[in-house]
Amino acid sequence: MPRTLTRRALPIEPLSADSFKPFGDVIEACGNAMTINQGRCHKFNDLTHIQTDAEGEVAIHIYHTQAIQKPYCIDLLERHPMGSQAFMPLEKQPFLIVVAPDNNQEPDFNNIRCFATDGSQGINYYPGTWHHPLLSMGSGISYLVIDRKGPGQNCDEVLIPEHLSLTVGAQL
Ligand SMILES: NC(=O)N[C@@H](O)C(=O)O
Ligand code: NI
Repeated sequence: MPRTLTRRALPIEPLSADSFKPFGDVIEACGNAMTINQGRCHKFNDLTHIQTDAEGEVAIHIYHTQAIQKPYCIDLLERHPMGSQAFMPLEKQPFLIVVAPDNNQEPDFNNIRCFATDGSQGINYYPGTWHHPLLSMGSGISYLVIDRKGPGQNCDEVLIPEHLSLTVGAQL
């Protein structure tokens, strides 16, 4: 009789700058703003840093994504060792962010975390942060994406061992 796999549901935490600090920056219009343009604009200044290695350049894209079907199976994680990767929603729709600390050059499978945002926040992964590719909810989301382009292998993918694989979003 084949053993049925029971995937653990990842608990979902609200995204905050403090909670996400080990993995990257949260991009959001909060806190003190500078008033510019003769008072017509509030500038939320210098929210994160786009990082790339010496061979790379910064690239800007727009992604149109489809929503995931919940509960979504989390079977792999990836990282970009040569540069940061930022996602800023172009509309206020919820999405999930799944990350993990590093454990000897692979994800720490026992400490995978899931954060949720209503779409008023974006994120910028530090170079090398283990993360799952975009997990859009709502009716699908377009994002402004800022990351690194250039030579070399800048995407390491690792499959999560089956017995540690997870789901997200069932409780939402
Ligand atoms: N492949 C790509 O540009 N996106 C992924 O890296 C991701 O993190 O969603
Ligand atoms: Ni990525």
